[in-house]
Amino acid sequence: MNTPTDAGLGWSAHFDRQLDAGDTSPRARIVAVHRDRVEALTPDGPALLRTPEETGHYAVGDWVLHDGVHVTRLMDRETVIQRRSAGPVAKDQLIAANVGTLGIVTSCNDDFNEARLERYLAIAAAGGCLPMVVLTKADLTDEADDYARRAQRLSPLATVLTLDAREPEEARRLDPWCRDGQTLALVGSSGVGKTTLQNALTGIEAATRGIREDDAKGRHTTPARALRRTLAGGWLIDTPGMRELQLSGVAEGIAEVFADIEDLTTACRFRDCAHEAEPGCAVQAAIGDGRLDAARLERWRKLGREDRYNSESIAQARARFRAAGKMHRHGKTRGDWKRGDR
Ligand SMILES: Nc1nc2c(ncn2[C@@H]2O[C@H](COP(=O)(O)OP(=O)(O)OP(=O)(O)O)[C@@H](O)[C@H]2O)c(=O)[nH]1
Ligand SMILES: [Zn+2]
Repeated sequence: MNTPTDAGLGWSAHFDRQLDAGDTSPRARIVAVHRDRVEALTPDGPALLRTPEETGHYAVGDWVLHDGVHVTRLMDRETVIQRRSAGPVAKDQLIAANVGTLGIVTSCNDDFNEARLERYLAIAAAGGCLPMVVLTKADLTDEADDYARRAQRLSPLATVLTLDAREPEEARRLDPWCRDGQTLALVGSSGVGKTTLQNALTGIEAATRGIREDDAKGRHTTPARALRRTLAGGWLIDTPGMRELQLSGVAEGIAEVFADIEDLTTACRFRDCAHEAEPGCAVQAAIGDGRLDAARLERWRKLGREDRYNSESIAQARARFRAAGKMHRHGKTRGDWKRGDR
């Protein structure tokens, strides 16, 4: 592999603007995040760097400044993909940074699910990435175009492609989104063909084992999150199948994906219209004359509830943490005061 320049690694004017003129500190792009180090690529080759804070603050795709041993600065991200981590403690988890395009991979079969696509589209919109829907296994159905139309209906902004991921020439149709230093991230359920696409785009043979016939969901074959060079001269981020995907803090992303509904709500007679049975409800009117699908309205409500719930539980967890700290200090003062009062 010839060594890419900063621009070849994805450095852009967005990062230049964060530096003082003439600042020539060495730069590196993070390709993998480990427990106590980050692995990075520089125009001079790979580097293993220590970080001043927990490595959890860094994401694959991040740009940093460094002194050869330590990260000295984390650059503001151009885009970021994050989700609420699975588990009892509400916490945002970074998935990837500085991703130009989010490639949402699903197959032309039972994996295709409108609600899940909208969820990923909202994450792409909230993170600032271009949305793309890649429909694999088009070779196994006569209805690939129908799937494409259904996907396109969810977001007019998204690029929608149907293909057989196992055919390298077809997979290489993704090249325009991962060439000249541009970064593409692939997300989607296990078994939809992310590894197959990655192999074709990078020329690197990762372990793709055939999924068992009786296991429609597929086996988990992706080892770790990583940034890889593509044959087209860009970058590819492949994240492990994202199960338990939860939204949080992506209200703007939801508004963008469901712009059709949000536009309608502005025409409702009442500002606090719940779009149930209120007179003059523009949303119900659109359902009535077939401009809006009632199921889409229901999915919009459900995602909105989920986002509010998760965002609130994260805010509440932070508030509880702060309150516990305060109580500790105040408890002491109040005890002193009580004793003095007696
Ligand atoms: N017929 C057909 N098979 C495909 C296509 N894409 C992937 N497959 C097959 O589906 C299986 C799973 O593909 P993978 O690339 O491993 O799926 P993945 O998304 O990487 O799965 P995880 O690593 O578990 O996240 C493999 O047997 C692939 O050969 C396609 O477009 N058409
Ligand atoms: Zn209404």
